[in-house]
Formats: sequence, C-alpha cells, structure tokens
Amino acid sequence: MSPAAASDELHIAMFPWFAFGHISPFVQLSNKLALHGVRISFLTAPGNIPRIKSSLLLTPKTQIISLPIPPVEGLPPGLDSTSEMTPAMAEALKKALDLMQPQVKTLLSQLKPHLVVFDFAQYWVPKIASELGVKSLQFSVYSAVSGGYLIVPVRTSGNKNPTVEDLMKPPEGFPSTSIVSVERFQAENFLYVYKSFDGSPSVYSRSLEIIRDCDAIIIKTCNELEGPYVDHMRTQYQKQILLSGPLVPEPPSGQLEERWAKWLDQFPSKSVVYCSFGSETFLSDDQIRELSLGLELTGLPFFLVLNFPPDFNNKDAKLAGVLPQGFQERVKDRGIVHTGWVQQQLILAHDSVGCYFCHSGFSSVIEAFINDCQLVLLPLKGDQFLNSKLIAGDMKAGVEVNRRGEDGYFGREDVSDAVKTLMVDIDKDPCMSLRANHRKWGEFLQNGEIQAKFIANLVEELKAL
Ligand SMILES: O=c1ccn([C@@H]2O[C@H](COP(=O)(O)OP(=O)(O)O[C@H]3O[C@H](CO)[C@@H](O)[C@H](O)[C@H]3O)[C@@H](O)[C@H]2O)c(=O)[nH]1
Repeated sequence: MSPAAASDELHIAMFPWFAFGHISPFVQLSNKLALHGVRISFLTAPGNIPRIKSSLLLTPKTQIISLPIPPVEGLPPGLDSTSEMTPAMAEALKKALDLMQPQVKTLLSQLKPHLVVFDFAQYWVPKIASELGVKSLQFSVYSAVSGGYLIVPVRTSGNKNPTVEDLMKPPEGFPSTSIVSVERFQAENFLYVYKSFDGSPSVYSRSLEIIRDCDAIIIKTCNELEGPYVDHMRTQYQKQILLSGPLVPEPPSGQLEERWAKWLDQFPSKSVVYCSFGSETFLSDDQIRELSLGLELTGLPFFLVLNFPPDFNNKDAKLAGVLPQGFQERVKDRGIVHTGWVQQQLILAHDSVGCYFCHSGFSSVIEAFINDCQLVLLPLKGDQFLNSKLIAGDMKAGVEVNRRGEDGYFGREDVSDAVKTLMVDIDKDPCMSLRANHRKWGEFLQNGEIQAKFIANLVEELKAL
C-alpha cells in the first residue's frame, strides 16, 4: 500500500512555474483539493506570495513555502514571476530553476509529501522525488488539444526538430476533428517549443523527460471538452493521465472597482465588449491600431485592456503613443482603454458585458463561458491557436478573427466582422447556433455536481497512486 493510501490525509506539494498563468490554475487545483481535506504545501518564489495569499484557500492544512531564486546571469535579482521579465529573462529563469534542485530536494525530504505536483519546466523533479519515495505528477495547465498537437514524441522522430511545414500539419495519430492544419504564421510561432536557449533544454525536451519519468500527468480538462485529444495523449504518452476537469473558478469575492462598475452600469445588459489578452500576451503596435479601429467600427461599447512587455517603463505614455490619432476622443462616450491588471472575473460577471474578445488563454475562455460572454478569439501564440480551434472549430461556440495565413495580418474589418457576427446579427445564423452552443457549454461548466465529481474522482485516483 502506498503511503498516500495508508493514511486518509493526502499531502501534496504544489510547484508551479513562476508565472501567474500557471500559478493561478495550481491555486485553483489546490483550493478544490483542500476542500477534500488534502494538505497542501505550495512552493513559490517569495515575491509571488502576497498575490497567492489573496487567492489560495488558507486552511490549517495549507502552507506557502518560499523558494528564493538563485542568481544567474541575465536575471536581475528580485524578479520572481515572468510578468516582471522580458522573454530573455524568462529563459534565464528556467536556468535558475534548474539550479534549485538541491534546495527542492532538501525541502521535499523535510516536508515528506505523498505527491509532488509540478510544472512543465521542472523536468528533474521526478528523479529527485523518486529518490525520496515521493510520487511525482506533472500538472498541465494547457489544453489536451495543444499538448497532443505539439508535445508528442513523433514530432521529433529521426531526432530532427520539426520544420514549419511539419508543424502546419497535426502529428501522426492525431484524432480526426476539425483541426486538419494550422496557418504558416502559427506553425512559425510553434518553433519556440522546440528551441533550446543557450544550452537550456527546450520546452519540448523538458516535457519528453517528464513524460518518461513522472508517475502520472494531470491535465486541466475533461472528456466532455476534449475526449478525442485526451485519448490521443494517452496513446502517445503511454502514461497514466488523470483529468482535473476545467477547474471552474468559484464566484470571485470582492467588488468591482467603483470607476469600472459605474462606467459599465450605463450600458444595456450584455452590450459591452470586454477585450483583453491575459497576463502575458502582448500585441504589436500595428495590431493595436487595427484592433482599436475595429472595435470603433463595431459601434458597440467596449472596455479594452492593453498591456506591454515589462521592459516598457511608462506604460500609460506607451499606450497614448500607440493608439490611432483622435481615437480616444472619438470613442470617449463608449470606450475605455486601460493598461494594467483588472478584476477580469468581476468584469465578465457584470451584467452589461456580453462579449469577451480575447487571446484564448485556457482559463480566460472558461471564465467567458460561465459568465455568458460570447467569445471572439484572437489567439497570438502557442497553445492559444489550438484552444481557439477547439472552441471555434470543434465546439462551434465562438468566432475566431480572420487573418492572413502567411503572416497573421488582420485588419480593422476582420475585427469588426468577428464581433458583429456574435453581437449584432443575433437573429440569424451562424450567430443563433453559436450562441446556442455557447449556452450549452456554459450550462455544463456551471453544473456544480458535474464539476465537483471531477475533483472527487481525481482525489480517489491520487489516493490510489
Ligand atoms: O488583468 C487581468 C489579466 C488576467 N486576469 C486573470 O488571469 C487569468 C489568465 O488566465 P489565462 O488566460 O488562461 O492565462 P494567461 O496567463 O493569459 O495565459 C498563459 O497561460 C494559459 C494557460 O493557463 C495559456 O493558455 C496561455 O497561452 C498563456 O499565455 C484569468 O484567470 C484572468 O481572470 C485578471 O484577473 N486580470
């Protein structure tokens, strides 16, 4: 009998990549497990602790453990999450993380958890954990469709990295769904997954080592959403794959900032387009111009959030400089443009907001479904392209902005057409059927009994490991 099965109380060490797009789903998973009496030790760099404290369910059985990042070249001290880092610094962070093996081993030997649940970057965790008799599980915060498209051993058969042409097509064995190919600009973006930086292993190499060495993989999805893709991963990985379900967030606590609540209150129910691109996705100046002019063309009220990579010091000045001339004056009665963090879940839950124009981040799209906000998708990198195909293609529950295949260019009309399909032409198809499908998925995700069952099953499976 494994130690976990021997005692009723499961103890899990959670160890996400130091990025909030990863930390948040780890927090959500921890919270749902904690409600089943699971003891949680949450490992992170010190600077992330205050924000984690605001969302992690703090019970007597939950603790947050500080893991200082060792100094490495290219990563200024004091930066603890990728939201503060340039892409080059985030690569240096992977190197720093790799240097943390002794520290993590000592910590695990003191904590003595039954399981350690870790992220894509820490490929060395399974080895350390098995030396200590601790089971290790990767938690993938990405969809199964993206994992199965990009991270399967056949992508490098013959030991060669895939080319753009290879990546335009699904890998061998990929299920027959609406995804038969991707555009060239998307495949070019996928090359990142296979690229090693300055001797540091690529995301793909790290992932393959994890698939080989860990005890099981948990994916943040369910069969209802991604059944064929989950089956495909099981066949390709030859590893136990557990599903956490989509981890639908609890209704957010707190109140929407008064200035935003007041502004939104003046518009009719479900009329406002909320447009934002998550925590680490940025648009180029040209894309911002076409997006903003496209929103203007729709004639609808909108709340646009635009962020910039961390190396921009004065973000408000950058924003003012990048918006088209006269734009803010022209739209002042019906448009807000903001840079910085917003209370996304509270905005989506506001009665006036009827549409979420977004990057297809896997948590963001779930938040749109449960808040009855129509989805207009402008995926900009990696898994987002595949999430968007899942929603707009397989599920037919949203619309993707039309783009030029070669370079991904989109114009203002493409933006406006996509929004109007869902927000203006509502008595015609395809809008009627898209909205019906969206509603169906929203109901599924809001069904508390179904969602609770995902976690109850997971807890049983974890105890049985
Ligand atoms: O101003 C903001 C921005 C984001 N959020 C929240 O942050 C989360 C963002 O989630 P998601 O869109 O899934 O993640 P990102 O961090 O934007 O995206 C990264 O992580 C995702 C996996 O979770 C991937 O799908 C994306 O490609 C990757 O860029 C959501 O809960 C949002 O509500 C806010 O509350 N306020």
